[in-house]
Amino acid sequence: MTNGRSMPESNKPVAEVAVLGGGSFGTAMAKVLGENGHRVHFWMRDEAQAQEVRTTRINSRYMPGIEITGDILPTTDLADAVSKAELVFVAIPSKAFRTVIRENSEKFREGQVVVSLTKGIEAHGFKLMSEILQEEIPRCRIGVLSGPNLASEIVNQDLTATVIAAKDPDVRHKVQQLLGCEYFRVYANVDIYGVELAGALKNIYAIVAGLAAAMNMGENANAMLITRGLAEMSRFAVSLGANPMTFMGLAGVGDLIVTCTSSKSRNYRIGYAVGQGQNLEDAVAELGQVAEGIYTLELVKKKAEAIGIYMPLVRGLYEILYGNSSINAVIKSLMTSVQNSDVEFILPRTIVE
Ligand SMILES: NC(=O)c1ccc[n+]([C@@H]2O[C@H](COP(=O)([O-])OP(=O)(O)OC[C@H]3O[C@@H](n4cnc5c(N)ncnc54)[C@H](O)[C@@H]3O)[C@@H](O)[C@H]2O)c1
Ligand SMILES: O=P(O)(O)OC[C@H](O)CO
Repeated sequence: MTNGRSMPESNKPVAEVAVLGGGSFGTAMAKVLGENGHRVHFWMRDEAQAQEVRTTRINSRYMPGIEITGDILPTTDLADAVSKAELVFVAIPSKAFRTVIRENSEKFREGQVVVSLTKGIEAHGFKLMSEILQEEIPRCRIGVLSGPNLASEIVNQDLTATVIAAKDPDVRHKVQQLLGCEYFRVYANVDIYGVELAGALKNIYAIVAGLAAAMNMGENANAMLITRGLAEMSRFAVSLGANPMTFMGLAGVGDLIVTCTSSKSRNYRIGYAVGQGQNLEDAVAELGQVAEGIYTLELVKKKAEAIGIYMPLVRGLYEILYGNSSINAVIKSLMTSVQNSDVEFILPRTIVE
């Protein structure tokens, strides 16, 4: 069911696009593109699922009850989908991202636009998805889409904004044109690394926020966690070359707010389950969908230690999920640690000390 908002103007260019990945977000983006009048080659690995979408227009495993209208062509033939598409959107979890792209790398054309929708980090070498695309299909023009984009709201046509980050202005304009409609706005940024890193990092703080909610820590605590999460993730990203201002935008604070305040976020739900006493393994099994934050947490903790960046929330969550620390012991340690300066990731230390 949708809220009945009308389709966009009929004079929009109709393009052939591909969406790779038949999960929640692939389905949401395929739906937006289909409603915008584009032909969507919708690739998923499971033939039974493709057949279901073909015949019923519903992806019941990931988006039950949501009809995907328009010119949607579900397929399990990735080569065919990519060869027909002017632009390819990739919504495959980070753990499988490189394998799928590498196995099909020769199918992508010179100059073809490929946009990652994935919010994760590859374990080996701490690579972001745009870096994987750059390595595997360097002849393509690459972009990253990230922002406060809960798939379960987008499929209901709830008002949403996102960010397309790309160096090539033509890529940014194309994506804005293809996806933009009455309920979906696409803002542009050139800071690919910052936009992408923000999308991956916020998942960690969504787990923290879910945990805090389960423990009834209160609204002040929630605001503190979100704001200090923003400081921490910005400090880390800036040390790796991202623009701090990116974190003030939709892909930064925007996505952080939505995932840290909504039980529709899978990462938040994992934190909530752990906060209620469930063990991590059971919580993940029960979720049945990807929660990238649990993998990102391990990678970021290791990286932060290697480059000497202070990330107390990352360290505390890691100790809860993967160490033997109790939640209360970690909270006590965080609350009694050295009291720091605010917005230190933007203001030089000398101004605030
Ligand atoms: N769901 C959202 O609200 C949302 C919003 C923005 C970004 N994202 C990001 O999009 C990415 C995908 O998430 P999702 O929500 O669609 O996940 P999901 O758990 O809903 O679905 C994952 C999909 O990936 C497929 N998949 C898993 N391993 C695969 C493999 N080896 N080869 C091919 N396909 C494989 C699964 O079959 C499934 O279709 C994640 O990085 C997520 O952070 C999700
Ligand atoms: O459900 P989550 O926690 O993966 O979050 C989904 C999106 O990233 C929100 O922007």
